[in-house]
Formats: sequence, C-alpha cells, structure tokens
Amino acid sequence: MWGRRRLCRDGDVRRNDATPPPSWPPGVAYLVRPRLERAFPKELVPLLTTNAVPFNPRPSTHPSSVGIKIVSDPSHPAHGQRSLVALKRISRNTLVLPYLGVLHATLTAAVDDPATTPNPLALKYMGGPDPHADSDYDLSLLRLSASDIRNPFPGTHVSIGVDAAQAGNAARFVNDYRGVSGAGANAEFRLGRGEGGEMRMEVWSRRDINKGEELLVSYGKGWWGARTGNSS
Ligand SMILES: C[S@@+](CC[C@H](N)C(=O)[O-])C[C@H]1O[C@@H](n2cnc3c(N)ncnc32)[C@H](O)[C@@H]1O
Repeated sequence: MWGRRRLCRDGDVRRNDATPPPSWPPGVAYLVRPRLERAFPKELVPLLTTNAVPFNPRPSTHPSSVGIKIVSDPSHPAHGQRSLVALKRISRNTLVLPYLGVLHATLTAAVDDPATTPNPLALKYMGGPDPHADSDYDLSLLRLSASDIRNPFPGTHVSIGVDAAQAGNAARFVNDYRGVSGAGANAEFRLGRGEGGEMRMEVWSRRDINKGEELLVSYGKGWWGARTGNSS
C-alpha cells in the first residue's frame, strides 16, 4: 500500500534523506525518493503507480556519472549558478538519474464545460494560490482532463507536478541548452517508472556525452514562454 510510512509528506521539507553530493546548496533538502506534498489528494495517489505494483518508491542514490558544478564560464547564461556535468563518459540513450522533488497536484474547475460542476470531493483541494506557479524547478508529470475516465474528480482538470525548488536531487541542476555556446541538448526529460512502479520524470542522454561535458536539456518553449511572455 501507498502510505505515509513510505512516502514522506513535506511537513519536514528541509530534512535530507541522505548525505547530499558535493556542491549541494544549503537550504535545499536532498532527496533519494520522491516526497509527497502535505495537501496531495489521496484520491490521486493510485494514478502514480500501476494497479499491479503498489506505490513504493525505492531509494535512488546519486550516480557516479554526474556531478554538480558551479558554472564558471562568463558567457554561459547560467554563469555563477550550478550545472550538471558528466564525470565519466555517458553512452547514448542512458538513464542518467530520476528527477526527484515534491509531488503536488493542482485542481482547476472545467470552465470550458459549464454544464459540468466540480466534484464536491475536489472542492477541499481547490482555491488558494498555487505555491509552485513561479517555481523554476517544477516539471509536469501528469495531466488529466475533466472528462478523463481515470480522473477521480470529474468536472475538474488535474495537473500533477514534481517541484524540486525546496527538495530534490542533482537532476534539479540540469540547465537548458539555449544560449550555451556550441551546444545543443545532449539530454532530455522522459517520463518513466521507478523500481517501485512509481511514475517519475527522468533525465536521459540523447547522444554519447564526454567526461567534462555539461548535460543540457530543452525545458521547452512553453517553459520559456511562461517566463518571457513569448512563446516563440
Ligand atoms: C532547473 S534550474 C537549473 C539549475 C540552476 N542553474 C541552478 O543553479 O539551480 C532552472 C534555472 O536555471 C537557469 N537556467 C538554466 N538554463 C538556462 C539557460 N539556457 N539560459 C538562462 N538561464 C538558464 C535559470 O535561472 C532557470 O530559472
């Protein structure tokens, strides 16, 4: 069974799961398994796993293939920030590490369908500001339309995300390729499942990555559009 024993809720968000890797920033909790936000609806928990496998995230320790490095190149757009760098050669199409963070859900009334009213069960999870709306470390994990047969809150759109702003692993330091000289995206986010069957985002190599190379993904036009007001 999914349980609070197994998946820590974020009341103690600053607590490290384990000793963080070198160059981990103070004030961010280091995770080795996903953490569930305190307000996460229990009705959505079964969506994060398969029917056959109970939700039981196993620890994923920091891989020896990557390290966290401060960006020292002044021409790099994230100069002075952290980055994720290969410490050894990584072959093409390799799972580098999962993207761990705090799992959270946003429920929104389906105003596009006025005939449908939000499920009363959903109302207790709705309203109030979204604390993840401005996070630079928030990835979308699963979206359900109001009419999706899997949606336990009919009449309500559901969006589940994983936010590593306050708690995460080294994957939170992967930068976007845009503006990094000579570089394209050599890695990408993929939806995957952990050994315990849990749905998660992962960082995969797209090509061979040499020792010393920075791992770079595309955050997507939508990510940048939301920050610059420009979707092109
Ligand atoms: C998920 S974090 C990546 C890790 C970040 N560099 C750090 O030290 O925590 C996303 C943030 O990194 C920076 N960033 C990543 N890629 C960038 C790029 N191509 N151009 C400008 N800023 C970038 C931006 O500040 C962005 O909000």
